[in-house]
Amino acid sequence: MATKQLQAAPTPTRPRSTNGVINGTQAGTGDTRIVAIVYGQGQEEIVSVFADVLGKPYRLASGFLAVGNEDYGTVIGIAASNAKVDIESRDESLVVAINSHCVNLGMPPDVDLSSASDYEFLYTESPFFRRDLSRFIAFTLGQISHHETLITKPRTYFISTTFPDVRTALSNLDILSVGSDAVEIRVDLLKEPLPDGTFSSIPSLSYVGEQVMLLRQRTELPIIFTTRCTRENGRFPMDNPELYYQYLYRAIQWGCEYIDVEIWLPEEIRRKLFEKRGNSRIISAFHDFSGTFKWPSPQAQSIFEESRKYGDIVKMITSINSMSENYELEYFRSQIKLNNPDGPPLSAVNMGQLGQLSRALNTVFSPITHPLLPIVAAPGQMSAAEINGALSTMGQLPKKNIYAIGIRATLTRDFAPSAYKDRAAIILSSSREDAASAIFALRSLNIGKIYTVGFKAHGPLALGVEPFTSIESVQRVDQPFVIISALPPGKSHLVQPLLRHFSTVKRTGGSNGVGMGKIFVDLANGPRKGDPLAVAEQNGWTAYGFADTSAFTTVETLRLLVGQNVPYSFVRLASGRGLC
Ligand SMILES: O=C1C[C@@](O)(C(=O)O)C[C@@H](O)[C@@H]1O
Repeated sequence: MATKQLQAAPTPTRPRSTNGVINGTQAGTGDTRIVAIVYGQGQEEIVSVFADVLGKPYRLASGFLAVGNEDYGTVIGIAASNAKVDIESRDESLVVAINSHCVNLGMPPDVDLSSASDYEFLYTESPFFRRDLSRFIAFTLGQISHHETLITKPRTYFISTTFPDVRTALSNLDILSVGSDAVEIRVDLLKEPLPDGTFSSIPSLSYVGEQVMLLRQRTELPIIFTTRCTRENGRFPMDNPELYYQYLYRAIQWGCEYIDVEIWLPEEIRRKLFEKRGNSRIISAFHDFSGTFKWPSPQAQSIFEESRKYGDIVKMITSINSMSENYELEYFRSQIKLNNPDGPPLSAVNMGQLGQLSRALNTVFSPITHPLLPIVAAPGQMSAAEINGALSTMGQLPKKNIYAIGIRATLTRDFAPSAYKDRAAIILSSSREDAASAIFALRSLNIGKIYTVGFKAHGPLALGVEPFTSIESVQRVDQPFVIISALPPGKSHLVQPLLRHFSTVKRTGGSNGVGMGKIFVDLANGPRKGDPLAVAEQNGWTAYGFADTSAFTTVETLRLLVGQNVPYSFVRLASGRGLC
């Protein structure tokens, strides 16, 4: 079968896709050919579901030769028995052929139809079926694409699942994939049970197809399809490269978003996969376990050059013998970036414990593991939590900005952003660094003048920021709309005179009118002198404390870093604090 595909006539050029999602927001039109669904006996209903998902009418036709220009805009259903007769002679510039197959019926898909179709949709009549179908068709027709969005993210991770049967992973998949941008299925590690109680040496295509389907039904994340070879810490035999073509091409047909193609494979195979990848993206993979590979070498350079020929992402993974090789890799990475501004992104890490630093420093598709997985996919692999912990120790996580977003969320809890526009604010802090998040937050709300107590802003933070230098300068200021104290707990009482001075109760007799002080935020955490929050409230301020900003910061951290929405009220309760 593989040979047949390799010898097939020149690859038909697919109508150029406009590449799906642009910046994650705009859907493209994608492949505009007539969609023909091949359906199994008694399964014609699937055609109407495809049509419904695509928002088009449908009709059943007697074969591919009965499809013509007049069918543009209509989804065509063709029974598998008829499709077998003329699928090979279809006009590929007119029709995109999708072989649909219901795995519940206990039979594998027809091998000839699988091979001859452009794509293959495997399904079960489960509750997951429609969502899966819609993702499959939108992706394969190029109406959505994850890649454009993912390569612009500052950091991307994928979880390497190492289960012999993905069914064991399904119940934990959400937990396993927290923090991941993609899920890798290590096809070479799958173990297909045989009737005699043993396992097949490599899992059959129909078993693998079902496993991919099950995984896709349970995750929204793009799937990376990997057949790692025996020489590179995998189990896929290397004696027949065409077997790789057979599996990897089928993964494209199944709509896997990423296909891992090893660089040792013959160029002809890598080229064909690249040309026929449709909307899937190729990760060109190189692994070296010899321990002799060196980053500062012509070999490293030429591996990158060879990989980029047929790769949308270049992956280079090696074993090292000393810590300094991590620095050599960082230099290599920086040179590649510099010299290949339009080249494919490089994902490169060193294996083993010595290489863990490089796993934290790699920003493109970093492979991660999880404590719930049966084995790590490679020596030295770390979890997302471990990598984030290392990055945070090295000061590499955008803590300050996320904190600023937490402060901003606190400020806008009771007031819309427009309430802050052009109004005055006061920030108290012992240092510029501690005040930075508050300045960012206020700036993002278009605040007017910011007055500072206890520090002077410098550089980009200084614009529109003026220090209070004396009591007189305080008295010259109009009523500030917001006061933020970033003072440490031991000094947090120092804000109290200001809260009293600008008391809205005193001036208005209790009415908190427009133009009066509204919001006080105390960022101090820990035992302190005085009770600035109580003083603020007595003087007519709406007061927020550390519990509010930290709960909002947690909510925003989860949303930004991990992509999970957790309600603010839940975080407050979970941290043992009541709601207020
Ligand atoms: O290529 C890689 C990277 C990897 O080998 C690692 O070192 O983490 C793990 C593999 O599963 C994956 O396909």
